[in-house]
Amino acid sequence: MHTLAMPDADVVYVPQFVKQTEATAFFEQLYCSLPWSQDDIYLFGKRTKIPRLQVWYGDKDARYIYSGLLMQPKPWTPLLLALKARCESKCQARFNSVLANLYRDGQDSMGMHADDEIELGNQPVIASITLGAERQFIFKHKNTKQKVALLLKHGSLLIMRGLTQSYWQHGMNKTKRVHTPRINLTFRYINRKSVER
Ligand SMILES: O=C(O)CCC(=O)C(=O)O
Ligand SMILES: [Fe+2]
Repeated sequence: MHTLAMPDADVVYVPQFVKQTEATAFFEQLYCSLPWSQDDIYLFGKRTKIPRLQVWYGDKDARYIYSGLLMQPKPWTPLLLALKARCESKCQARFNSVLANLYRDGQDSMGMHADDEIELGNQPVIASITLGAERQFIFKHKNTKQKVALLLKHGSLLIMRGLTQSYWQHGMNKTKRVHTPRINLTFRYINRKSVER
């Protein structure tokens, strides 16, 4: 477990959060059984498909607006609940939802963004598990434009907290080198009060 040397941030990387054999079993279960869908997103007033598949799980009241999409959480599965509990104990924080992302291959990606929506509150703790293909994760400082790259391994956990979302964006570029799928589970805590404004 190590803390990344990034100013204005608190980012911790745990390479072996889930044992490899277990991680492979989890990958297969989630890949086969989650109802993955390629949602639409509104970008500059234009409707396009997101470049990956997603599905959103959580407590009933953990509704969430994501890039103009109202995300209605599906009820927890036993595996996602178990992984949530592990993340909660590692982070000493509570989560009430998880965004599952499926990058089918290197052509799927995630644009640079910060998870700084109001409903995530101030200084959110975000716990992000990687299963499957290794992909390069990029951080970019909003002011200095400093870049930090990190290879996210099968079974790893990335924790972003403190000021990270205020000062840094993160994302994942396309790559010609990856031909196998990666699943990412991003556990968050949605504040219901702020959603019901
Ligand atoms: O796939 C990842 O590792 C990052 C996902 C992410 O940043 C998000 O869902 O907000
Ligand atoms: Fe994110």
